[in-house]
Amino acid sequence: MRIDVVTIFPSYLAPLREALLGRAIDRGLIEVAVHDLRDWTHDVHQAVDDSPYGGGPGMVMKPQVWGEALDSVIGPVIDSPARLVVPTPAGRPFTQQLAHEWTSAERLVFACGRYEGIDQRVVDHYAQRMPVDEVSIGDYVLVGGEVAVLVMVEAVVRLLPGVLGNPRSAAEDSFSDGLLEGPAYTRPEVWRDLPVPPVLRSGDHAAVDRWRRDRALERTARLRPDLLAALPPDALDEADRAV
Ligand SMILES: N#Cc1c(-c2ccc3ccn(Cc4ccccn4)c3c2)n[nH]c1N
Repeated sequence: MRIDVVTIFPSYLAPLREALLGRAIDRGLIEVAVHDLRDWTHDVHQAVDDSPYGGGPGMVMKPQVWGEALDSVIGPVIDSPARLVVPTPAGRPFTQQLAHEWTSAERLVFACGRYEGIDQRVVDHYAQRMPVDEVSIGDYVLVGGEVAVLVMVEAVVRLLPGVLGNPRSAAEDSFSDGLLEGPAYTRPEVWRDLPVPPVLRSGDHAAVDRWRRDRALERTARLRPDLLAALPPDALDEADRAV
């Protein structure tokens, strides 16, 4: 998978080259290129924003600059294997399911807006020619799209084959079965008078699996009842319903 990010703050994306993601790049599992939007300006001030039509606070990012940048980065859009992703507080929720869907994309191109966002005609123009996703990472307002791109790239890349040391980690993610993960424990056996639940040291794998499922159901019911309500009817067995 190739990932391109267009931004006016390229250094914000430096974490993409650290740790797990950095190792995925080094191992050739992904390619990452970060582009400075201002490289496509032609005025001495390198202007990327202007006042909003219709008035209102803040500034809006200019369509001309974005058009030149994305044409250059995406290349010929006919039969382009790329998806254009535009983070915005007004987008569809970014979810684990969407992260999984994007793992099949050959290319992801992220357009990081700032100010009050990017002129809508940029999305409208490219949406006529390729898949465009306007997505939000949560119901709060950030200052720009860069942090959202870091979140989404990490969520997608960790799902790619070979990136995680243990493939079971991705398969047993929170949300992979529609539930939140239950609690995790490691040594020591007792810490500040708090013991590890004995079942986890029993060696009885069936009992451990049941205990973990029960804790996941309890946690999901307490913190995210909406996830329980969204489960398909056959997702919970009789033992689950007894929790
Ligand atoms: N994903 C996501 C986001 C964003 C986000 C993403 C991109 C931009 C580009 C500019 N701004 C500031 C801004 C403030 C007010 C109204 C419009 N835009 C962004 C915010 N905020 N919260 C999320 N979950």
